[in-house]
Amino acid sequence: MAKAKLLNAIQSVNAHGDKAFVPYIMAGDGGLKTLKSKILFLQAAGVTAIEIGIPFSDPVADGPTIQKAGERALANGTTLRSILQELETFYQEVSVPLVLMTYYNPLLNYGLEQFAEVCDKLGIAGLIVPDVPLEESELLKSLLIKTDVALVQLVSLTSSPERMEKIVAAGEGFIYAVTVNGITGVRDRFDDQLEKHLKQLKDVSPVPILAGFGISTLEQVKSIGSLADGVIVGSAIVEAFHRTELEKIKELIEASKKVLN
Ligand SMILES: O=P(O)(O)OC[C@@H](O)[C@@H](O)c1c[nH]c2ccccc12
Repeated sequence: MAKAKLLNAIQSVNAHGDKAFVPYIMAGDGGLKTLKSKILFLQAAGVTAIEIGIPFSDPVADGPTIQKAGERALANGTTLRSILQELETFYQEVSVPLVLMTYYNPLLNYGLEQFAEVCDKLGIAGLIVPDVPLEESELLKSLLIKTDVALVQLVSLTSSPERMEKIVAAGEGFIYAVTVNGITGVRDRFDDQLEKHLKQLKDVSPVPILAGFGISTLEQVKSIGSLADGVIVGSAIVEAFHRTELEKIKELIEASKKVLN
């Protein structure tokens, strides 16, 4: 079945009573040559899928940590084209589903049609484009329709119940439940409404709900993970890779897998 790669990976983790753990990395941070080693490292650590950020000069949803990582990646010349070329050299060694996260502009520059083709060829499992709202996603969707690339939709804390239902009905792979109002980055507290919000989402969504934004500690992985089908951790992972704290990443993933089952 088309669009099943990402969904199956998450559902099979959930079927074992576990939750999905999806790290985010910024492609090109530390040099594009590190992309392969980071992906294989995370794959070996047992993550469910990997979200790969494409650096962009105007990243409206990115907090300071991800922004800086994007600036470092752009400074060493990383482009969507060079990332896809790099992925082409090793994608056959990757078994964990890869999800590309990019703003719309780099896609337009690259060419939407060609992008969809290349993603399909490289076995990309999903695509997140945070500045393309549901209403604008038809074109992308139509280009991805014959591929196994799922177009992941985001739901915000402020989405009305009606909007939530519309978004989940269009959801492919998983629903990205944004857990805070604002930008990415480590937080020490979450909205009191989050629990109710995630419950509502889970009730109406035919695909799994992964919660992301602000999650960095094991306690947060545990508490928010228990309310969703899995978590996405960005800034904490990006920062640890930047500092080459690989043990720390491995420990967080291993400990997360334990607390999430
Ligand atoms: O960094 P955090 O707070 O852990 O959040 C994940 C996030 O970084 C990653 O999923 C992401 C980075 N940039 C985005 C833009 C939109 C949606 C999601 C993202």
